[in-house]
Amino acid sequence: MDVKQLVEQAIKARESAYVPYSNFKVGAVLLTDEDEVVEGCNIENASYGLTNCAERTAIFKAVSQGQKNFKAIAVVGDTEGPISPCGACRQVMAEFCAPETKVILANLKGNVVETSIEELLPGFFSSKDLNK
Ligand SMILES: O=c1ccn([C@H]2C[C@H](O)[C@@H](CO)O2)c(=O)[nH]1
Ligand SMILES: [Zn+2]
Repeated sequence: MDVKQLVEQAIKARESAYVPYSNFKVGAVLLTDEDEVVEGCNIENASYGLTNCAERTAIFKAVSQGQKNFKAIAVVGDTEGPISPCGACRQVMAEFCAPETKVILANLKGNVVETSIEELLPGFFSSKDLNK
């Protein structure tokens, strides 16, 4: 897996961001188990709270295409350090990222960190917790 290339693809995906309110573009890409890349960007709304972050756009796109197993997710924004996904995205990532899925967080200055969902959201709520 080429981390640098995934970050570059996320920077490209970022260009599609619809951000008339924050003017803060974010791009994300998923690398599926079949080595397909699925892009996402943040999509804002005049009703601000309906905004969909780049990470969730990419995940929802991939799942709607029948792909829900991922080797990696990369997220990029114009942040001081590597971007830090919001809580909602962390929980959605937890649903679809395996413990070994690489979570790559970056900014436009070349700062990159590789982490995992367990590190981003320790003890996340999961279907394993449901007594059925
Ligand atoms: O990891 C992040 C952090 C923020 N945003 C978006 C939401 C909103 O459109 C803008 C400012 O918060 O950035 C993302 O897409 N991903
Ligand atoms: Zn988010």
